[in-house]
Amino acid sequence: MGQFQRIGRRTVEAADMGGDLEKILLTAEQIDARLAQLAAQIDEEYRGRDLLLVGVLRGAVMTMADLSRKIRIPLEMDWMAVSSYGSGTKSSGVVRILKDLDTDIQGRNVLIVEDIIDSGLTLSWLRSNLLSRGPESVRIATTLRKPEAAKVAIDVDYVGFDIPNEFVVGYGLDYAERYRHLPFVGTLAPHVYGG
Ligand SMILES: O=P(O)(O)OC[C@H]1O[C@H](OP(=O)(O)OP(=O)(O)O)[C@H](O)[C@@H]1O
Ligand SMILES: Nc1nc2[nH]cnc2c(=O)[nH]1
Ligand SMILES: [Mg+2]
Repeated sequence: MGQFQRIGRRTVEAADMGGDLEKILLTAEQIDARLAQLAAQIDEEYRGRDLLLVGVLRGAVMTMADLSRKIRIPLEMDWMAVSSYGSGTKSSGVVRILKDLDTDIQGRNVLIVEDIIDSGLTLSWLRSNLLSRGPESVRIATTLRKPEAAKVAIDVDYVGFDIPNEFVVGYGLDYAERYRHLPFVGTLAPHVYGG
């Protein structure tokens, strides 16, 4: 059983990671409630149409699992793995496909599912890559969006939360592959990254 721990003004069940965190930006309950709203919107807007969710490994695993379980209309799922961050906290700017889709998306309504849009590099690259395959439509759903993303001209149709320009972990997001399993989103204490 995790311990309850006070971080900033919030009390969370922080398991053993509590000491690594500086503050909690979003609790599991806040994320859950917001994803339910997005799912209802997706139900409404895709009703009667084909829907293929494309999760972007590995960060989007939590968002995909939680968002998809709240969507009531029929859907299919596929996954792509791309990486632009390596083990650091800055985008390298180079997007690599580590795993491609198994599905032919020609004529399909694709909804890309992401955990975060930060510089927007990953998604602007991915969106044009998928558009070149002849889908009926490509839209984007993300749990988090940072202010930098506004500089890249990509329309994001479903946004959970606009968050400040800080490096966050949890809910799928890692620092050197750790913290992805935290059910909430928080920032790291300086001692963790040597700050
Ligand atoms: O908007 P951007 O600045 O491009 O950043 C967003 C992307 O960065 C992270 O993935 P990452 O490449 O670190 O791989 P991961 O999903 O496996 O953690 C995150 O999951 C997004 O996919
Ligand atoms: N963990 C993590 N990965 C990211 N990838 C792009 N932005 C972020 C961020 O703030 N945190
Ligand atoms: Mg990712």
